[in-house]
Amino acid sequence: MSLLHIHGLTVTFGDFTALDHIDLTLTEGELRFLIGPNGAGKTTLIDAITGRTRPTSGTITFNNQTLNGKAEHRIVRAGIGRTFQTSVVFDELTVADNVDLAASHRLHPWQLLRRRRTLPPALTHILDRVGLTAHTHTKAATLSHGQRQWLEIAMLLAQQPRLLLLDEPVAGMNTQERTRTGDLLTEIATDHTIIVIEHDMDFLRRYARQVTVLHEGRILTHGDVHTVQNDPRVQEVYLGHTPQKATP
Ligand SMILES: Nc1ncnc2c1ncn2[C@@H]1O[C@H](COP(=O)(O)OP(=O)(O)OP(=O)(O)O)[C@@H](O)[C@H]1O
Repeated sequence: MSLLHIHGLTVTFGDFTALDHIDLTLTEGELRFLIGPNGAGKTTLIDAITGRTRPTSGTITFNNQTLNGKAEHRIVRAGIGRTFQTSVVFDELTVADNVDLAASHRLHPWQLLRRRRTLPPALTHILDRVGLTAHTHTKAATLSHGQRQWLEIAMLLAQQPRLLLLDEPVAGMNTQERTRTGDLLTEIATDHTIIVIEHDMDFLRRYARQVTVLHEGRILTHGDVHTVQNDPRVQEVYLGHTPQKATP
């Protein structure tokens, strides 16, 4: 079943066309990687889906609702959550408080007034899922880079999204953290739909299933990792030339 359907999406900034008639359909449970060289339009696409940037034309439909013109917070409520390239974690709060705060937009005001002494089971489960249970009462400021990224994912999950949009989740991570993140995304995709923007090709080869390639605001190609990697147009966009076949 299609969860997200984008048709003819165009975004212009003045005379500049950042997205040019994008068509994209995502089915429930997909783990889709979105790649493309700098300036291809990846962030603009995520911004348009989440209501941060207004489309110039085209339609975005999520779970049979049209998102065009909806405010960002209403799109979050509709079930779409995103991470940003810059952190949204509150350093002075504990891991538990950050997750609790992220979940609070779904709470009734009287629930907020009665501040909770212990995390509700759903949030404890989320911390367990991202591997931060041992750090429940740790101040976010003291977390490692990887743990901080996982906290951001936990904060997203606390908002109960059906679709997660992750912007370069393994940027700056070491090998171990990348592996942990890849496994985590694979596990989260068992009951969520995910779009990941990622530049890291090793990570892509290991964890991507379907890949969409953007270039100069258009979809260059789409397919499984092997097909996309061997597409000469993709190699040209990334390398600036089509690699020559080795002579026998
Ligand atoms: N608010 C804006 N005003 C004018 N131009 C913009 C604006 N936002 C993005 N652009 C331009 O749109 C193009 C696409 O930008 P975008 O950030 O979506 O690319 P990207 O694929 O995410 O690149 P990167 O990998 O470098 O983050 C770029 O040329 C960028 O300069």
